[in-house]
Order: sequence, then C-alpha cells, then structure tokens
Amino acid sequence: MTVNTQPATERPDPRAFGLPVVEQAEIPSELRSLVARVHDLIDAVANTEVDGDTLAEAAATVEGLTDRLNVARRQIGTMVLRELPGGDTEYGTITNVVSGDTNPAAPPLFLDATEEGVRGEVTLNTVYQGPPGLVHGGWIAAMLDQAVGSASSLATSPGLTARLEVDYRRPTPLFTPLEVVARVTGTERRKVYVTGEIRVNGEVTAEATALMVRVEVP
Ligand SMILES: CCCCCCCCCCCC(=O)SCCNC(=O)CCNC(=O)[C@H](O)C(C)(C)COP(=O)(O)OP(=O)(O)OC[C@H]1O[C@@H](n2cnc3c(N)ncnc32)[C@H](O)[C@@H]1OP(=O)(O)O
Repeated sequence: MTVNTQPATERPDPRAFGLPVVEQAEIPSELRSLVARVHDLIDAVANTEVDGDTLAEAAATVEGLTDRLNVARRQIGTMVLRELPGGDTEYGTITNVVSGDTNPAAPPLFLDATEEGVRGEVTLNTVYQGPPGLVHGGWIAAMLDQAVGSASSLATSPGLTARLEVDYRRPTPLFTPLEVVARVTGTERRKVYVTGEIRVNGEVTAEATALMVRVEVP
C-alpha cells in the first residue's frame, strides 16, 4: 500500500460531465449575505417562543421570499471551484450540506489543505443538536465524511465514500470551536484509506477511518 500515488492532473473537470462550475470568487456578496441571514434564521425558528401572530406573519413573509427566489434555480449538481491556500484548487457541490457555499443549512465547514491533509474549524449552533448541548452523531459523521472525502480528493482524485467507521470518544459540544482534520494513510488501486478526527481544545471527541473509492474517469 502506498501514499499519494495519484497525480492531481487526473482530477476530472465537472464540465465534462455536464455540470456547471461557479468560481468561488464569483458568488455574489449579496448571496453570501442572504445565506448567512437564513443560516441564523433557521436557528431562530428552531428556538423561538414568540406569539402566534408574529409566527404567522413570519411564515407568510418567508413563503413570499421562497416564491421569489425559486423563480431562478441552479442546475442540480452545480459545482464550485475553490482556490485553497497554497495554490491548490478543489471542486465541490455548491449546495453540499456540510461545506456548500450557498447552503444555509451547512454549518459551514470549510477545509483547507495542509501538509498532512486537510483541516478546518467550525462552531455549531442548536440546529445541529442531538443530546442536550451536544452535536448530533450523524452530523459528526457527516463532517468526518466531508473531511476524509476532501483529503482523499486533494491527495489523489475525487471519489465516493465506500466505508466510514466513526468512534465517538467524548461528547462533542455545541457553541465551541471544533477542529476537523483528515489525512490519507494509503492507496491501493482506486482505494484510498483515510483517517479523520474532530478535536475540542486539542482533545479528540470523534475519530473516523474511511475507504474512498476514486471515480473512474473515462
Ligand atoms: C468533484 C469532487 C468533489 C471533491 C470533494 C469531495 C468531498 C465529498 C465528501 C462526501 C463524500 C460522500 O458523502 S459520498 C456519498 C456516499 N457514498 C456513496 O453514495 C457511494 C455508494 N457506493 C458506490 O457508488 C460504489 O459502491 C463505489 C463507487 C464506492 C464503488 O463501486 P465501484 O466503482 O463499482 O468499485 P468496486 O469495484 O465495487 O470497488 C473498488 C474496490 O473497492 C473495494 N470496495 C468497495 N466498496 C467497499 C466497501 N464498502 N468495503 C471494503 N471495500 C470496498 C472493492 O472490493 C474493490 O477493491 P479491489 O478489487 O480494488 O481490491
């Protein structure tokens, strides 16, 4: 088993598969602002105890906004091209539920390339709550899935998660900076072996081992 044997030049261009590509810098600041406002709105809705009249008014306002925004929708599978610190680039789906630039439901967790693999920081609100005050285990797995996928993609070429095993070592708290890391440990033909961790103040709360299978490029 070897590490990092796949040259970056094999990365497929999503346009070859009919998927539109948006450069990250082209995303309008107004859209970024809207995504951030709606991210906060989801948290507000999940926690509000205001009176019924206010709730009814808010529902009507949001329904009207939804109709206005749905007039022009992106193609499903639209990709975003990100320039990473250090000069590397990465494609990701623009609505990715963990990292998508335009997804208000995403935490969002943005991962940068490091010498070892990838690393990102994120702080989660109650929208991601499982047990009281703690991050839902499924979201922990989702963030680790994203991290191992990104590490594999950057070190080799894009792939799909074939297997993901998560060990939950300690409760992962809300409203606390989380460090998410992942790195490739080996490759074998199209198989890429990856590990990932979530840390709180340096202490590991969850760790994953994963097998990614690289997508075959015709
Ligand atoms: C644009 C960029 C974005 C870049 C950004 C990327 C970030 C994305 C992060 C999110 C990632 C996801 O959520 S992905 C979504 C969740 N995952 C999925 O939906 C995947 C569903 N599964 C599949 O589509 C398929 O099973 C595949 C693609 C994984 C593999 O199918 P395949 O291509 O036909 O390959 P196959 O011949 O079966 O397997 C190849 C090798 O892997 C082994 N193998 C396959 N599955 C397993 C397994 N579960 N456990 C052990 N080993 C396995 C086989 O034995 C074989 O080994 P050998 O004979 O070579 O020894």
